[in-house]
Amino acid sequence: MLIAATASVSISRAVTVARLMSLLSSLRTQARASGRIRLISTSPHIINIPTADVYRFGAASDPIFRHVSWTVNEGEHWAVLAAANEKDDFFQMLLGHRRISPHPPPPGLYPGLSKVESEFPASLVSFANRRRSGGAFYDYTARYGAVQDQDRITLRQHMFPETIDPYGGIPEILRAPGWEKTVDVVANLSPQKRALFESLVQQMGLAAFLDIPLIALSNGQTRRARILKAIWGQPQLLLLDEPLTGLDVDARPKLLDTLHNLRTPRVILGLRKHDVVPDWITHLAFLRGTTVKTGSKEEILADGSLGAAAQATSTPITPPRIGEMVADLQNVSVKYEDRQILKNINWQIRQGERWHLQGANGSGKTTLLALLTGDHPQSYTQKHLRLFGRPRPRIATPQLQSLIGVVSPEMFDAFPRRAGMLVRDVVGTGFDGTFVTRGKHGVGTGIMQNLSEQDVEWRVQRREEVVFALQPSAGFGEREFVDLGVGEQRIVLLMRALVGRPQLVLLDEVWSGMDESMVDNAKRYLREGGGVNDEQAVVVITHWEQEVPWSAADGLKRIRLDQRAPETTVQKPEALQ
Ligand SMILES: Nc1ncnc2c1ncn2[C@@H]1O[C@H](COP(=O)(O)OP(=O)(O)OP(=O)(O)O)[C@@H](O)[C@H]1O
Repeated sequence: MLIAATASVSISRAVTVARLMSLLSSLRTQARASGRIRLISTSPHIINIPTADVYRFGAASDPIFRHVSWTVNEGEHWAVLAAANEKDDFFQMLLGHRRISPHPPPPGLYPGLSKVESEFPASLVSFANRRRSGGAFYDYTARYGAVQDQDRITLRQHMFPETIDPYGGIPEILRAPGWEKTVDVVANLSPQKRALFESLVQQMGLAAFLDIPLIALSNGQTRRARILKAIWGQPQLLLLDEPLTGLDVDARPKLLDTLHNLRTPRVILGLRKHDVVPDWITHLAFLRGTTVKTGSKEEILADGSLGAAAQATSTPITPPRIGEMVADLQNVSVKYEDRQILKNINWQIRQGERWHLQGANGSGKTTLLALLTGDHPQSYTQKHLRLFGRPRPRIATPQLQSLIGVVSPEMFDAFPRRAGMLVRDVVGTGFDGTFVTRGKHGVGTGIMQNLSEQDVEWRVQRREEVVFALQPSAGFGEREFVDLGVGEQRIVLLMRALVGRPQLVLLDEVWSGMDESMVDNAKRYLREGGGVNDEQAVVVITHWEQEVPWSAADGLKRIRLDQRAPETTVQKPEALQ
C-alpha cells in the first residue's frame, strides 16, 4: 500500500536541523570558493535522461528498463519505489554500471552536478541489496566474546581512517584509554566542520557509541554509522536504499529529518512498494518490470494502474496448543567489562508459543538470541539458562543447532556463497544446522549419524514441501544460491530454518529485501499454511509490528527490552500478555 505520512518534528529537533542545514550550505560555499568543487554547468537538472532504454553490460540482452524518461531538478526530493532487484538495477544505472542507450546528450546524465572525481559523482548505501560473495563461512559469533586487537577499530576511527596506521593496524598510542589521538582529530577540525560532525552524530543517535569498537555495534547502530559515514564523505548525490531497515521507531523520524534537510549530499531514497512515503518526498519513480513511471508524488500515488497491492486479509486461526518448555531463562544477565547489556531477564518459551521480541536499537535483542542459540560465551556462565530441559552447559552446540532454526542479519551475512551450491542444497543444510552440504541426498546425516532410510525419505520430502510452499518462482530449488537476489537468498534461509521442524524458530529481521508478495506468502505459510506446528515455538524480532505473522487474536505474546539509559543499557523484560 502506498501511504503518505506526516512526520512530527519537535521544535528542538527543528532547531538542530536548521543549524545543520546552515552549516552544510556554508561548507559547500567554502569548498566552491576554494576551487575544490567545480561546477561545469548551470543546468537546473541533477539527472537528465531524455528517453532511453537501459541494458546490462556484456552479452546482448533485452533492456532491463524501456523508454526511461526522467529529469530530477535541484530542490526536488525523490524516492524510487520498487522491488529489491529492480531498485538495485536502477541505482546501478545511476552509478554507471548499466548501459543507457542512447546515452544522455552532453553534458550527460548529471548536467547540474560538478565532476569532482568521476563521471558519476553518486554513491550508494544499500540495506536492501547488500550481497556478500565468497565460499567461506565466517564466524559472526566473534562479536560476543572479548574483542580482539585487530577488531578494535572504533566508530570514531572508522570516520577518520587517517588515524589508523596503514602498516601496523592500530598504533599503540590509540589503544591507550581515552583514545586521545583520535579525539584530537575531531578537535583539530575547523570549527564549522567540528560542529557539523557533532551535530550529525547527535542527530543519528551515535554520540554514545563513537569510541566503541565497530564490531560491537548493534545492527541498527551499524546501519546508522554507515549512513553517517556516507553523508560525511559528501558525495554530491547519495542513493540510500531502504535506509529505515532495522531502525527502531525513535530513530526513523530523526533519520528522515536529517535527510530531508541535507543540501549536500542530495539524497534519493529507495523504498519498497508498500513502505510509507515520507511527507517531504515530492517526486516518485515507480518501477514495475521494465516500466519506469516518474512524476510528482501525488500523480504517481493517484495512478491506479500502478497496482498498489491490496492489503492481505487474514483468516482466523485456532491459536496453537501450548506444550513443553523449550527455554527457561531466570535472572539472565550479560555484561562486557563495565557495560551492562542485559540484566535479570526472566523468560519462559513453550512449544506452540509465538513471541514478538521488541526493543530499541542496542537494547540487547540479538544478544538475548545468542544466549538461546548458545553462540554467546556468557550462555555457559548463567545461573539459570535451561534449553530443551537441560542446563546450557549440558547440551552440545551441534545439537542446539539442529534444535533451533535461525534467520538473522548475522547469519545472512555469514552464510557461505559457494559456486555450484543450489537452493535445495542450502535448504538441506537446515536439518542438522550445518553450513556445508552433507549426506547422500544433501539432507544431512543426523547429529548422531544414525538416520534410517525412512528418516532420509522424510527429509527429502519435507525439503520439497518447504521449497514448493515458499518458492517465488517455479524451478527455484535448482537455481544457484549465489546468483539470487538478496530477498530471494533470505527466503532460502527461511526455508532452511523451517525445514527440519526445529522446536525453536528464531526469525530476526527476516523480511528485509523481500518483495511484498514474498513476505505475504511467507507470513501466510507460517501463520496458517503449516509452516510451523504446535510442537514448535517461534520468536520474531522486528521493529515493524505489521511484519509479525501473528496477532494478539492468534495468541501472540510480546516481550520488550527496555533501555533505561543509552550508555548503560539496563533492561527488564515486560511480558505484555
Ligand atoms: N563485545 C561487545 N562489547 C561491548 N558492547 C557490546 C559488545 N557486543 C555488543 N555490545 C553492545 O550491546 C548492545 C546490545 O547489542 P544487540 O546487538 O544485542 O542489540 P539489538 O537490540 O539487537 O539492536 P538492533 O535493534 O540494533 O539490532 C549494543 O549497545 C552493543 O553496542
